[in-house]
Amino acid sequence: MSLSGKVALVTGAGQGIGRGIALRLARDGADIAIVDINGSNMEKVAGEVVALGRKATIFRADVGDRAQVYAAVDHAESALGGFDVMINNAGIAAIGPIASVTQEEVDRLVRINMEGVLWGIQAAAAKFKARGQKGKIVSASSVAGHDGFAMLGIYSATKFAVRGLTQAAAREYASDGITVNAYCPGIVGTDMWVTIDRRFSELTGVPLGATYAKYVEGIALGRPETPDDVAALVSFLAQTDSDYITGQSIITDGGLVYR
Ligand SMILES: NC(=O)C1=CN([C@@H]2O[C@H](COP(=O)(O)OP(=O)(O)OC[C@H]3O[C@@H](n4cnc5c(N)ncnc54)[C@H](O)[C@@H]3O)[C@@H](O)[C@H]2O)C=CC1
Ligand SMILES: CC(=O)C(C)=O
Repeated sequence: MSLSGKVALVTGAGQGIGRGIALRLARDGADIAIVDINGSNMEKVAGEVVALGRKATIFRADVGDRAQVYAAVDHAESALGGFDVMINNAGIAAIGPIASVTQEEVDRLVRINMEGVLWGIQAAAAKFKARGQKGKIVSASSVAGHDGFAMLGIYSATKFAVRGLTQAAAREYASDGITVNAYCPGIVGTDMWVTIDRRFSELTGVPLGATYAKYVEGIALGRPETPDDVAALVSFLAQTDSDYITGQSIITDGGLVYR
């Protein structure tokens, strides 16, 4: 329970990896602010956090909107009485060849995957400094942020950008006692992969399920990743055992990409 008495905010916490992180940090003792653009699942996740004996609050926000991210951080502090950990998890994918990428698609991906992390880092660090305390910031990159994936080119570029922001922010905030790191999952069986698999099938004609199966075959440990696998790394990066680690984007993928 080494997050006892801490407050953590998780973006994109209504489902998938974000939900897994919210529940893991609650099991580790933290009270949780659940933030998502989609209101439909947040109450359910809040109920799961409360069932684990922790406090929960929900806040609807678009991470691509700077003012909304600042408002989410303020809400977490006032509803839960503190602010210690920021998890910039929310993200979206777009699938297709570089040749047909549109301006609108690029703008949407950059706004959510890159700016969403930027505003999260900025708002959390400002809050830690205003409170005169240390803090932990952990953001979602991907193995596609270490290795450019075909048909996921712009998505990969935004995940490389998360690594760059993580390194720069780690250097800028180190003297404030704030660590900034990222987690890089591999092939996690969430709705994001249902969408990726379906779009590959539509674009290339391969049967539904074939793309997911092909990627899972490449995992040395022989199974797809779960949100709990990702949450175990995020929990470590949110706790004091990782105090001497900053600016890193750590791969957790069962042995798919080696860096
Ligand atoms: N599923 C996978 O295999 C991998 C996922 N990731 C990253 O992990 C993170 C979570 O992914 P999943 O849980 O798989 O995705 P998901 O699609 O299952 O869930 C994403 C959540 O983020 C929320 N969200 C989307 N746009 C938002 C916005 N503008 N503001 C606030 N919330 C927003 C959605 O409503 C949803 O609840 C993403 O950043 C993704 O890029 C990284 C590597 C692999
Ligand atoms: C969605 C994603 O980041 C990968 C690599 O599957």
